Amino acid sequence: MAESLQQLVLDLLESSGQISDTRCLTIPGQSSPAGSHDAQITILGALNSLLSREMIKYTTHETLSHVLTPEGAQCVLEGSHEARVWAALHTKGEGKPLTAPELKKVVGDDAAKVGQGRAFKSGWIAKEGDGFVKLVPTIEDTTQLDLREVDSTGTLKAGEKTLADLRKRKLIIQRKGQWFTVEKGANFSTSTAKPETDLTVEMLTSGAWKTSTFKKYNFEAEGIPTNGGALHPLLKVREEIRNIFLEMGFAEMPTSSFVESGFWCFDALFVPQQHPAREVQDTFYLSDPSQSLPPHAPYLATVARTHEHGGFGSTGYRAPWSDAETRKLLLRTHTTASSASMLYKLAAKCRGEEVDEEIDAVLGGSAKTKTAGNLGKGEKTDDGFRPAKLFSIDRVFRNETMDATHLAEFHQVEGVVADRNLTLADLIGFMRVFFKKMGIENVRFKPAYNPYTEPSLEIFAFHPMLDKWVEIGNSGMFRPEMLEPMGFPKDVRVHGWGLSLERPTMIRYGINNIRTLVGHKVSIEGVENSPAVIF
Ligand SMILES: N[C@@H](Cc1ccccc1)C(=O)O
Repeated sequence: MAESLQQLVLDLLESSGQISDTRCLTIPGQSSPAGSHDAQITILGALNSLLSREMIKYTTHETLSHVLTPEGAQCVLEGSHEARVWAALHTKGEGKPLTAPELKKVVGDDAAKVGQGRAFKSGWIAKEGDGFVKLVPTIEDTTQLDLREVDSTGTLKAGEKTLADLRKRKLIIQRKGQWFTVEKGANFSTSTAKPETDLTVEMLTSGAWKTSTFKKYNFEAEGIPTNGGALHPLLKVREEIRNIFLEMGFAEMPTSSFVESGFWCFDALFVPQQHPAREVQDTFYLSDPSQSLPPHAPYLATVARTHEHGGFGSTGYRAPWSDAETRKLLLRTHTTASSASMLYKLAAKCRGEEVDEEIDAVLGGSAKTKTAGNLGKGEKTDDGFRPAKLFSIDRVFRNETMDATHLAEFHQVEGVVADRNLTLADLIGFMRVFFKKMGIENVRFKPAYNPYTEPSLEIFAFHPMLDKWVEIGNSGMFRPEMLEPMGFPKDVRVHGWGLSLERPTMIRYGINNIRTLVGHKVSIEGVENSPAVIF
């Protein structure tokens, strides 16, 4: 019913442009007469609902109208008091006159009291003996007619005098009323279907968008208050780790270049050209451009010779060398590619060769840093070698199938320390200090294999929530086959390690699914609700 009234209002607006007086509206399916107080209340409900959708605008007009009292309503149903008195009597000469108490018994106290006088005045009845008789065969009950008119229209055509009389008789009372003029609103349409607020995928696929009405944008709306900007969890943990490195006297390596050559990512690290990690299933190669410029020729030649035939105490891989392989462009699979090129520049600088300004600042800065123990004291030795402690935290790319713990791109935290007299114990000791600063106290080391480090150690931490040892990093002492072709003196040792930035971040924030960190929250059965811990 409410809908059909709204529809009626919209249709009228569509055909006549406006509704000048809602008292003219007949409400479909409702018994209240048009123009009555009840009808206007019902109309107001419909108008407000259309107004909230800005489909219409309306103006309210105040009126004074009349409604029946219960007594007035009784008169409408049963006739006025005077009519009831007249009806109760016998016609003169046709029956026994009724005495006043008898009349009271038939029509009731009130009706008898009020009705008697009025019926007399109208000449409908007369006294006979000590009783009353009818004088006329028919009457017109004007009081009842007037009350009916008031009931349906709220007023009387007859005018104020009669209204005042009915008021005095307490058959009607005055009531404030309202009526409305209605115009089209900003979102006017003849459809009462609720306007859509969003265009959804479902609407696009089903074609429903063609017939839907859309809510207009309200550019004046204040909008939902936002929480303001916040740092991404990865950025926060990255900053924390960065500070650990800086307070331990490390300098940050520039690692902005995501694209590296096969040379720096693998060859310089003594990773054999036939190593499975270099295959397309694991590494993203570039197609355009696909080739890097050749690396520094004498260094390239030394690296190629070491791979093929050995040297520096090594037998080499005894496998054919391909220049094309070395020049392939790829997305770096580890930041150890950047470490290798920095170490090469460190060796070059130590030999007195020019290196570019930015690199020089990093290496110089690192050399001046004083730290505990025998790590990177920064003193330049006779052969020009300067110790260095370098770190980077940046993005790497691997051709991985994504799942709850793997992404095709993630961040690596990587550090290298170059100095004389470094031993495996220094590496282990350093790791303990480093991880302790990250809040991980219980660490263990397990022998492992990397083509570029010997010995190599995987780092494990005890995870109290999982109640087991989990791998948190990989490390080792870089091989002479990698360092000596760069030109480092024979007794210089470099150790390095790497871990992912995502793992400590997931632990810190109780995130089970790595994809939560980088995109839409993906819910995977059995993963979302598993314990919030994966190293
Ligand atoms: N590059 C290794 C980490 C590493 C860095 C330096 C030395 C040893 C290991 C990795 O990606 O896991």
